[in-house]
Amino acid sequence: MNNGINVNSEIGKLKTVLLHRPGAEVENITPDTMNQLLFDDIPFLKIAQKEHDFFAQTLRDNGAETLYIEQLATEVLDKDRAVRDEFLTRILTEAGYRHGRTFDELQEYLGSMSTKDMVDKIYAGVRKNELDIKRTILSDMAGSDAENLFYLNPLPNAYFTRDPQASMGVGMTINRMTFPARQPESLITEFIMKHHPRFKDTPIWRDRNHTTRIEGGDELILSKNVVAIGVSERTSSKTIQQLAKELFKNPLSTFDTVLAVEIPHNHAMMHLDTVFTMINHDQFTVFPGIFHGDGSINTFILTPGKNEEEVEIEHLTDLEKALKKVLKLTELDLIECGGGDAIIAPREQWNDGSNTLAISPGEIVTYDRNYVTIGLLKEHGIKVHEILSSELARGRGGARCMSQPLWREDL
Ligand SMILES: NC(=O)NCCC[C@H](N)C(=O)O
Repeated sequence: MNNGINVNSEIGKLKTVLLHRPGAEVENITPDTMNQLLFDDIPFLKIAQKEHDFFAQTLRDNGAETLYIEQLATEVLDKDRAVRDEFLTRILTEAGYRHGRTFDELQEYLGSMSTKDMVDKIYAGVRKNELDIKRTILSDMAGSDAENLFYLNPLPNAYFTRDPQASMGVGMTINRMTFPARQPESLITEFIMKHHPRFKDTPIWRDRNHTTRIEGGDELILSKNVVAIGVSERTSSKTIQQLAKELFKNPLSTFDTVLAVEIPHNHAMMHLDTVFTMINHDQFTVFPGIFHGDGSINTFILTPGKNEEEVEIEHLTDLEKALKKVLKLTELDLIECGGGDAIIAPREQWNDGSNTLAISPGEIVTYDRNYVTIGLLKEHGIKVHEILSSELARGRGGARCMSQPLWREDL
């Protein structure tokens, strides 16, 4: 069996991880499009790449194989012309083009490139001034508004490889992303999972052909049988119920419990992993801003129902209690971002102080800038590898967001 996925926890030793090195797409963010592209500022690409290379090197130095999604995409598209043509058609169709002059010219433009250049260009976006398309029919154009400077919009969030898909046990979810700015990213995943020999036999728990949404930053693998999923700006409760049913009934899945955690719906906390990450068997980072004034938070424990179409749901309002229950723990160490300080905690959370990537139990990678949280983590016995963060952080994601584990050693 050729299954490149084995992720039965958030903390097992990281052996293989999927990354994307930020590229020309970052230089296609403008002040006018920043919001719609889900950025709060414009990163300096050269430095962002250096920081990203440092991150990748840190992972390799600690025993992880790093795979680049753009490389895997190039491999699958290069091998089979029909797959490459189908991919290009899907990209253009999903961007809103129907057959006609613009479609044909874009197909011709991208189709004439080497596969690597085509993949890079799809990430980078196609600027209108790159090719001279005479528009004879107005409806030929996607988003025919003259203000859009692109025929194909850039994908600057692609370096957050956590989100378009999520490894879960021996399988994966390929995600229907919330915002158009990120939707093509999971189409790339779909082609890799379908055509790369490395993933030939990987079960897909849920594909992207849905109207309800989910993103990988909300999907946390707490153990071989428990996943936590954020009910967030990006993941709906409906998706969580549907996915739980799939996981409970599929014989290849080992999951029998889903813990849904309702978090505030806003950009700074867009995913569960921006406010909560697992760093050891019984230790977690948490941003206190997710709790209501009385310390409560809505959590729901989903377990198999009487038949495949039903799930049992238990509502708890105490995160600690819910975690202890699903993980069968008696003690828990919830380490607050910024020590819970009213000024430091939101400052550090904004730059992903709660977003850590565990590379083995009690050993994490995280942005260097959140020094108050880092100090606390060390006091709690965590080994911390600090990575550079001036430019990468401008996209509002940290070490966990920038990595999709494909293989972790079992605990
Ligand atoms: N898992 C994560 O929290 N990823 C960060 C994604 C940031 C990106 N700018 C976004 O808004 O989707």
